[in-house]
Amino acid sequence: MQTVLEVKDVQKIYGTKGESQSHALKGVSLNIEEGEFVGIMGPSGSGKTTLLNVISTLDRPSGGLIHIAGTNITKMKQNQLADFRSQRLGFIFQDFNLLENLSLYENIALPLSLQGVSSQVIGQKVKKVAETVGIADLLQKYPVQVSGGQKQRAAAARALVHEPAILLADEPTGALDSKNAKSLLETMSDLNQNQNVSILMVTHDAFSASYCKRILFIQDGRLYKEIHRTEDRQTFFKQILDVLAELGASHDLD
Ligand SMILES: Nc1ncnc2c1ncn2[C@@H]1O[C@H](COP(=O)(O)OP(=O)(O)OP(=O)(O)O)[C@@H](O)[C@H]1O
Repeated sequence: MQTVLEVKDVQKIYGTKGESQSHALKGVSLNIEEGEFVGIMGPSGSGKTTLLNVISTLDRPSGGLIHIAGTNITKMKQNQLADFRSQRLGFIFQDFNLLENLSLYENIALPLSLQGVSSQVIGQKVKKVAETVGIADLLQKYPVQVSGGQKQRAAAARALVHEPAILLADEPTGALDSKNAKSLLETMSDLNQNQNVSILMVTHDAFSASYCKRILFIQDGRLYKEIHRTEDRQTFFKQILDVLAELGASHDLD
């Protein structure tokens, strides 16, 4: 099995010397193997977003190493990072980030259009991924014409159309009602199990996290604990709540 993500002793310090500094990551190490579905949880301010930002190449760590699909991203120049991001990573955000003036088809096609892929191949790939996430009949619609759940499916399709090494999701169900949230999580779970898509998802929500196979809890910039799903999802959900209670944080998770 290939390691898709290797994070080694990653540090992040915001601010420069002399100013008030914030040590957001204090030496985080983790590995994600191909085909894993991993959640990151932790109290507000524990460093989840910072960790996701340095993994997703949107921000640089102050120290440590990050390899994605064997490539050391911490050594890359800014223009190389932009190419790497668009070719090897897929993103799903809480607020969908679809372009309103493009149809769902055009939104999903974007990562391939930017890579100069032929329109015929784009057509085949967009159709296939749209079928996988259940929006094949909505491709000519614009974001404003579809529901939140359908928008997030389109965002998921856009994140997957170029077959990224890893799908990075930041609170993907945050703006969805419970029915659409469940349905999206089932789709993500299905993509993971049946298409071997590797997923890293940051969430504050124990229900969403219960769809993962493994959860890493961070507290105060450090890895606090890791739990694996060995039984059914309901049992895992209870285990997650137990760790959150243990963290003393279940009440102040935002
Ligand atoms: N741009 C920044 N400049 C300075 N400090 C920052 C910056 N971004 C985050 N921090 C600090 O780094 C720490 C970790 O923040 P981060 O946003 O990663 O936490 P989080 O776990 O994602 O929190 P939340 O669940 O509230 O989104 C916090 O103490 C925060 O105040």
